Amino acid sequence: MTESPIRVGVLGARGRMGATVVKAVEGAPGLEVAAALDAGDDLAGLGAAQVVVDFTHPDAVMGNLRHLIAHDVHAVVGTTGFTDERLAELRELLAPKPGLGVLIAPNFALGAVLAMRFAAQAAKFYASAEVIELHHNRKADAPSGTSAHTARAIGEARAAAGLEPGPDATTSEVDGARGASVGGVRVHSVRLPGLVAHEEILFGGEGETLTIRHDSIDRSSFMPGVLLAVRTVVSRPGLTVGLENVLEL
Ligand SMILES: NC(=O)C1=CN([C@@H]2O[C@H](COP(=O)(O)OP(=O)(O)OC[C@H]3O[C@@H](n4cnc5c(N)ncnc54)[C@H](O)[C@@H]3O)[C@@H](O)[C@H]2O)C=CC1
Ligand SMILES: O=C(O)C1=N[C@H](C(=O)O)C[C@H](O)C1
Repeated sequence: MTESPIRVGVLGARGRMGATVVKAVEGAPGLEVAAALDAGDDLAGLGAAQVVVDFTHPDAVMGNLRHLIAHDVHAVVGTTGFTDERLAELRELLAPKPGLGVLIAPNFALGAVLAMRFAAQAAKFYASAEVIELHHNRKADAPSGTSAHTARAIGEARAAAGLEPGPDATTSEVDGARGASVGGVRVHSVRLPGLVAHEEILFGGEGETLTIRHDSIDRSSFMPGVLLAVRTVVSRPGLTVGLENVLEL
């Protein structure tokens, strides 16, 4: 007997990512588009969607997730802007829903996930680490979700290794020149038309540097990860943060 396709709803369907997701789901075996909604549409229009993919806006995503969890719909979330408080609220909402899954990934591109993993591995070996993220100029949030996730992982690895803050002789600074501190790691954000999504993780130590760089040059780079997440979330209850937890790395 053939299994029925997973019914997928897309929120943010007219956006850069949402529109790409709709096409990817349409072309994916075992999945079908159940609804494609954007700002202003009633969430009731999600109908019988079993999994909803959210690529909307940091200001909208929590409202969407509250609705989805209340209606027992699994969620795959690419939208950025997640804080510890937001994640704690989601864990609380999911606690009485043992069969329901929410999978949030700051980046669905395989290379970006690998770059984050390599950076976490390298972190304990270098005195200093900084992150540069480069994106198109229509991005709402800075720093990017990916760079924040990367910086936190580096910060945790440095703390576990007992590393002090990296040496830095700066005593005079124009506001922002040294970037934002995320998890104790400096993150620098560049916004330029022509870019898609890029990240450089730089390490410095005695007489050497190491640079790990990832480039998404097209939004198709995110689609294998999104489709994997959709197929996975239906049988992965609770909150998962990061595609690294799903990939066998
Ligand atoms: N996790 C990942 O791999 C990736 C994450 N992103 C993130 O995804 C989000 C969206 O990025 P883009 O597609 O570039 O933005 P976009 O601005 O092109 O698209 C967002 C869409 O969401 C719609 N929207 C806003 N509020 C809504 C609501 N309440 N309900 C339904 N739709 C709503 C907007 O009208 C717009 O069409 C951002 O947070 C971005 O950082 C982007 C690329 C990859
Ligand atoms: O807004 C984007 O474009 C992207 N957002 C995500 C982020 O903030 O990390 C993922 C990717 O970098 C593209």
